[in-house]
Amino acid sequence: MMIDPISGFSKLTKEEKIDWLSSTYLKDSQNAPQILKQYWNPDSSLQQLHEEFTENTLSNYYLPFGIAPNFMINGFRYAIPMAIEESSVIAAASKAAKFWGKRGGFKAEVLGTQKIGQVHFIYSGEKEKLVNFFRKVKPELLEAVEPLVRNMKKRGGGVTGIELRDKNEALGGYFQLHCTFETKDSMGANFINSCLERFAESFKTAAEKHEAFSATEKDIEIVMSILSNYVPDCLVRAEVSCPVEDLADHGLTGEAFAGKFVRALKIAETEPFRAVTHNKGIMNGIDAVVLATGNDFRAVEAGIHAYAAKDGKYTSLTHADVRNGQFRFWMEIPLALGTVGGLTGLHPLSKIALEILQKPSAEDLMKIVAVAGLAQNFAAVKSLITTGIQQGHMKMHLMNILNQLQATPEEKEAMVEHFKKHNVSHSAVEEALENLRS
Ligand SMILES: CC(C)(COP(=O)([O-])OP(=O)([O-])OC[C@H]1O[C@@H](n2cnc3c(N)ncnc32)[C@H](O)[C@@H]1OP(=O)([O-])[O-])[C@@H](O)C(=O)NCCC(=O)NCCSC(=O)C[C@@](C)(O)CC(=O)[O-]
Ligand SMILES: NC(=O)C1=CN([C@@H]2O[C@H](COP(=O)(O)OP(=O)(O)OC[C@H]3O[C@@H](n4cnc5c(N)ncnc54)[C@H](O)[C@@H]3O)[C@@H](O)[C@H]2O)C=CC1
Repeated sequence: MMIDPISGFSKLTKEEKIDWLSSTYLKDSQNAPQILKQYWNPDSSLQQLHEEFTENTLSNYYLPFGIAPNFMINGFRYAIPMAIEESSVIAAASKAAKFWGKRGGFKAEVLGTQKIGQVHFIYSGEKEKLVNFFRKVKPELLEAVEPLVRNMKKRGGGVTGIELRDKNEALGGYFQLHCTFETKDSMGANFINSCLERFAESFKTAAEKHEAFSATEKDIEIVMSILSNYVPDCLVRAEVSCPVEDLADHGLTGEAFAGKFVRALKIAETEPFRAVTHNKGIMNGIDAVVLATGNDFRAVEAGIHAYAAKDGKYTSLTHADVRNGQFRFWMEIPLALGTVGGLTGLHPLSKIALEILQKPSAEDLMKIVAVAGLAQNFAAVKSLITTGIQQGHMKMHLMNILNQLQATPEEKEAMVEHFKKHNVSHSAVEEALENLRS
């Protein structure tokens, strides 16, 4: 069947959009409109708030909002809110928090908070002249953004640098204004982009009037002005350490556990196939807190994975070693986060999440998020090198399988009891449920 394009879809009401969708794509799912509407919040102003976060909204998409308690970070005990759909992530974070809470807790430190944005432009002419022009125009650029940065300056932030960068080798005529920013408690994307567009406009206008330029040189072409989500100097470090003997577990001596753990990390450091999964486990913790606090997880994901490949090969974000009988496990990651701006103060659950975290500054949140990632990785690797991942993960996943198989509350109770003594797998649950039902 050929589907005709629709014009003016954005102008339809929510009900009209659902009707169009139902008659175009959901003809066979008669209860689809009702399912979409079932998720509308009965409080119409709250529903409207959610609809206005984005465009063409039809419904709300729930994710579980959970909590991982007992996180001792730099001497303060946090309960960390997490928004995530995957079973065993919150349990794993909680377990790691409990484990390290008894061994001195997590230490976290912000190593830098520099954000980056670039004006990408094409200049065809003598480089020397461009360099001289840039030197002359730089104070004018800073002057041009003054109204935009005034308040940020009062908070101790603003533009911290503008550099002219020659990228000719990569692309003929390509240069950049490489700009750095301090955005304090905001992630800063909108602030940075506004500043960059103002820089671009002033730069182009000034070039048109610059007498030393020829007609071609005056015609600078601004290609785009945009922040970078790669922020290698907006960096946070999280670490745990303890005497090796304190790691004894699952019948392993502390030394044997540490040896296996360090080796598993070395594999993730050298083998990209393993590193991607290893880092996915870290992102289980990071994304969950980033989402719960209303931050931009796409930005965080893009930046962290770029950092994992910064030396030309994708590698593990975490590292571990044993020195003088002391086990150390640590991670350094770039994180551009906000505790003001974006959705952070708009989504009622993000606001609660930030309250649970004691209204952190952006730097505090960087530390908390990094610790959540490190804890998650510890739990996953600990499982991998001892019981295997499936035992714990499938124990938590049991409810999902039972729900898929439409188990009744009584059947669920019986199955939970049964699987206390048996390993969970999809087929094992199917079989046990069939036996129970027959
Ligand atoms: C799953 C556990 C924690 C079970 O671990 P366990 O030892 O069976 O748990 P337990 O029942 O003995 O409880 C110990 C503690 O764990 C937590 N805990 C335990 N159960 C719950 C629960 N229902 N709800 C909330 N918290 C729970 C909780 O802190 C609890 O203490 P308590 O609250 O009793 O004082 C463990 O096996 C584990 O950490 N596994 C790792 C799971 C994991 O990493 N999941 C991520 C999904 S897999 C993946 O995507 C990534 C991966 C693995 O591929 C990455 C990689 O390869 O590196
Ligand atoms: N590539 C990317 O990552 C892009 C992301 N975005 C989106 O931009 C949003 C984040 O941009 P922001 O500029 O952070 O948010 P925002 O536009 O809501 O602005 C935050 C503003 O809060 C004010 N503020 C109040 N108190 C402050 C304090 N203590 N510290 C700092 N600022 C304070 C400042 O005026 C600041 O500019 C996110 O929603 C993100 O998804 C937008 C464009 C591109």
